[in-house]
Amino acid sequence: MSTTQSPPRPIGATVLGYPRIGRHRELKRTLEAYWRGQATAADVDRTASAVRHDALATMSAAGLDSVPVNTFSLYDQLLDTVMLLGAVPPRFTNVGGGASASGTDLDLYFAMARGTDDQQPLEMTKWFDTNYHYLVPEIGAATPFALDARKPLLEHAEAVAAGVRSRPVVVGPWTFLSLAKSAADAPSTFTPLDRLTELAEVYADLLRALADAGVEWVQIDEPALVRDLDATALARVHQVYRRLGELSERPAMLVATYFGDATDALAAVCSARVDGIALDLVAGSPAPPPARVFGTTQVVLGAVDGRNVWRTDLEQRLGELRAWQALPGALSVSSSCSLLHVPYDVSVETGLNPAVRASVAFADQKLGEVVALQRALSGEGSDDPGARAAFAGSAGASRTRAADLGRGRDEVAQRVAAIRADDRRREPVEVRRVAQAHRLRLPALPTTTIGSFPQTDAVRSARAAHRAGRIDDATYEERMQAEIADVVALQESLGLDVLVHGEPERNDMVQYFAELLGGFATTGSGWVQSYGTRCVRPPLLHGDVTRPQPMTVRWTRYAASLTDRPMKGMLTGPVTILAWSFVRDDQPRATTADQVALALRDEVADLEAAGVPIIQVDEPALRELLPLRRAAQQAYLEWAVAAFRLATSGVRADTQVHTHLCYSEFGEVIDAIDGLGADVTSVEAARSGMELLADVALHGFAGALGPGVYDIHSPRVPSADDMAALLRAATRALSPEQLWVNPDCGLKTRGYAEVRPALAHLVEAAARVRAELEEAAG
Ligand SMILES: Nc1nc2c(c(=O)[nH]1)N[C@@H](CNc1ccc(C(=O)N[C@@H](CCC(=O)N[C@@H](CCC(=O)N[C@@H](CCC(=O)O)C(=O)O)C(=O)O)C(=O)O)cc1)CN2
Ligand code: MET
Ligand SMILES: [Zn+2]
Repeated sequence: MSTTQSPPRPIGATVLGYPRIGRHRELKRTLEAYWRGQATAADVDRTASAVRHDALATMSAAGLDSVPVNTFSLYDQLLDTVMLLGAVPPRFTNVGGGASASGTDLDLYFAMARGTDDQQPLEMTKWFDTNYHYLVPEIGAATPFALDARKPLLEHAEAVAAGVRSRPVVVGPWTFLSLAKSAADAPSTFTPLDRLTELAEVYADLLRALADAGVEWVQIDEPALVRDLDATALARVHQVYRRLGELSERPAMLVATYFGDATDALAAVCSARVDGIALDLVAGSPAPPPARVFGTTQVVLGAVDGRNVWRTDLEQRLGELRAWQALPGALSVSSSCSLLHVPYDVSVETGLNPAVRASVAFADQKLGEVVALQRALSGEGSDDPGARAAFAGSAGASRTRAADLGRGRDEVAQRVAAIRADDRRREPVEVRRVAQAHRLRLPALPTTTIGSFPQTDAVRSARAAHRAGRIDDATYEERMQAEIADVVALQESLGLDVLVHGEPERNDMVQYFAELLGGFATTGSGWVQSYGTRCVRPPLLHGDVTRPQPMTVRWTRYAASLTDRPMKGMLTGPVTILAWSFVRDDQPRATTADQVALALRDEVADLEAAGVPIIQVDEPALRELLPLRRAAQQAYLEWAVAAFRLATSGVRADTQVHTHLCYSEFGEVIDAIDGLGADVTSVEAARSGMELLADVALHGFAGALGPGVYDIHSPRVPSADDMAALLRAATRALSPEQLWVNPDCGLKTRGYAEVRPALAHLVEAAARVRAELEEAAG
C-alpha cells in the first residue's frame, strides 16, 4: 500500500496486544492435555481459534479503531518469531512433519519450547523487567533465515473475515537479535546482531507478503529501543528501518517501543521512513520531545498503563495528551505496552472489596479507557456517550480511592518514619559465623533444598476443595500436616542436613503472603501468563501493609516438631513481593517495600522466638526489577537491598539468615547480592553451567554460597557424578567453609519420581566431595 505519497490513515484508538491464555485459561488446559496425549491438534486449533475470536470480538466491541492480531501465541511470541524467521537451531532440524495448528508446526514448536528426550529446549528468561518469560533465540553465524508467514497471515485473514480493521504485530529485528544468545558453536567474536542486515531482508519479505494480503498497518515491536544505546547502535537501527522504509510495496509501519523512554532512539527511527511510532508515556516521559524529531511520523501515545491495574485518571491524562497536539503528525491513543501483563476482566472479581474493585482496570476496562481518551483527544468525546461515562466514572474513582483503600494508616506511617539505620544492620559477619556454627553444628558442605517440594495433585485438589468449601479448615490443616510429615520423613531418610517443611500450604510464594497481609487483595481468576501454560495471579497491593497475625510459624513449628535436625523457616522477601504484585503508584516503591519489610521483620522475629534456627527469605525477583537504564540502577539496588536488610536484621547473631535467587546474569548485581548481608545465599548455577563462579571469583563474596548443582527446570535426574563435578568446580572458586550444596530452585514443579533419586544423588555427591576434602587436608 504505502507507495502513495499521502500519509496512511491514522490508527486511532488501539492497544499494543491482548491476553491470550483464555478467560478461563482454556488454552492452558487444552495444551497441557495435548502434551499428555489427551487432546488432539484439532482440539488445540479449536481452542486457539476460539481464544482469538473472543479477543477480536471484545476489542472491536469496545470501539478500538485498529485491532492488533498475531499477538496470540500458543506458547511465546519470541518462539513465534523464531518460527516466522525460520531461525531454528540446527539441533531441531530433524523434528517436524507432525500436525500443525493455528499456522504452527506443533512438534517443532513444542520441541523448542519444552525439549525432547535428547534435545535441550531453548533457554527461558525474563522479558525486560516483567514477570513474563520468553524463549531465547539461539543465533549463530550459520543459523538459517527463511520467512514462514503462515501465522500472521492466518490471524490477519481471520480478523478481516470478522470485519475487523486488523494490524498484525511482530517482534522487530533489533529486539529479536538483541535478545538472542550466540549459538554454542559460534565463534567467540560473533554476536547475533552481526546478522542484522541479513535479517532485515527476511523482514522485507514479510512486509511484501503482508502487503500482498492487503495489510494496511503492521506493528513492529522494538522494546529494546528503550535500553541504553550508543551512537553505533542507533545508526544500525536507522539503517534497518531505512531499508524497510524504502520498499516499494509494504504496509504502513508502526514501530512500537515500550517499558521505558525511547526519546534517545526517536531521531534514528523517525528519520528512517517509518510511518508511526508508539511511545510508552507511563514508563517513559509523558511530555513530548521537540516536534522536529518526529518529522511527519504519526505518534501512538501509550497513555493507559498496560502493566499495572489502577484506573487511569482520564482528566489528568487528557491534559498531558493535549501537549502532544502541537506535533505535525496525526496522534492515536493506546495502552503503554501489550495488555498481556494484566488479567482479562475485573468485573468477574465479585469477591474483591468494592473500593478496590472500583479502582482497578484489567484488560477489558483498559480498552474502554483508551477509547474514551482517543475520542476526547480528537474532539469527539462530548458526542460519545461511552467516553462521557468513562470520564465521569474516572473522576468519581479518583475522589473515593485513597480513603477506602487502606492508605494513610498512621501506625504504619509512624513505624516507617521511625526506621533507624541500625534496624538494617546485624552484628559483624565473623561474630555471626561463630555463633551459628556453635548452635547448628553442621558438617562441611551442608546439604539443603530451596523450600518447596512437589505440589502433588492431592495437595492442589485439597486446596481447591477447601476453597470451594467442600472440606473444612480442620480437614485442610490435617491434609497439609500429613504432607509435611511425609516431606520431613523423606528428607531424613535421604540424609539432608537442613530440612524444610515443603511449602504445601502455599498456592504461590507471593499470593500466599498477600492473602494473609493487610493492604493486599487477591483475585479469584486474575490470571496472567508467566511462561508457556504457567500462570500467576498477581495480588493487588493497594494499601498500607500490616501483618494481622503470624503467617508461617505454625507450619514451620509443626515440621520442626517431627525431627531433631535443623528446620529452615521460609519467607518471600519484600522486593519479590512487590515485583510479583500490582503495586500502588501513589508513593515511591521504596516506601512500599519498607512497609512489606516491616511486616516480614515481625514474622522473622516470631520464627526466631519459636526456636527456628535458620530463616530463608527468598528474593528471586531482585534481578528482574533492575531498571533497564544504567543511570537508574544504583538507586534501585539501594532501596531493594535496604528493604531486605530491614526484613532480616532484627535477629540474634546465632540465627542464620538465608536468601535465594534464581535466574542467572548475577554478575552485574553480585555486589548487591553480597550487600543483602545474608549468612547463606543459594543461587541458580547448574543450569547456567556454574557461570557465576567466575563473577564470584572476580568480586569476592563475604557470605556463604550455595550454587545450585541440580537443574530443577529439567525432568532429567542428574547423577552423583554430575553434581560432584559441579561441586568440585565450586570448591575451586570458593573456600570449602563457604560452600553449601543445594538444587537451583524449589521443587514444586517437579514430580517425586525425579526428586527422590535426584536428592539422593545430591547427598551422595556432597559426601564424596567432603571425603575428598578431608583426605586432601590429611
Ligand atoms: N508469582 C510468581 N511469579 C513467579 C514464580 C512464582 O513461583 N510465583 N516463579 C517464576 C515463574 N515460575 C512459575 C512456576 C510455576 C507456576 C505455576 O505452576 N503456576 C500454576 C498455578 C499456581 C497456583 O496458583 N496454584 C493454585 C491454584 C491452582 C489451580 O489452577 N487450581 C485449579 C483447580 C486445581 C485442582 O482442582 O486440582 C483452578 O483454580 O481451576 C493452587 O495451587 O492452589 C499454573 O499455572 O498452573 C507459575 C510460575 C517467576 N515468577
Ligand atoms: C522462584 S524461587 C522459589 C523459592 C521457594 N522457596 C521455593 O522453593 O519454591
Ligand atoms: Zn528459585
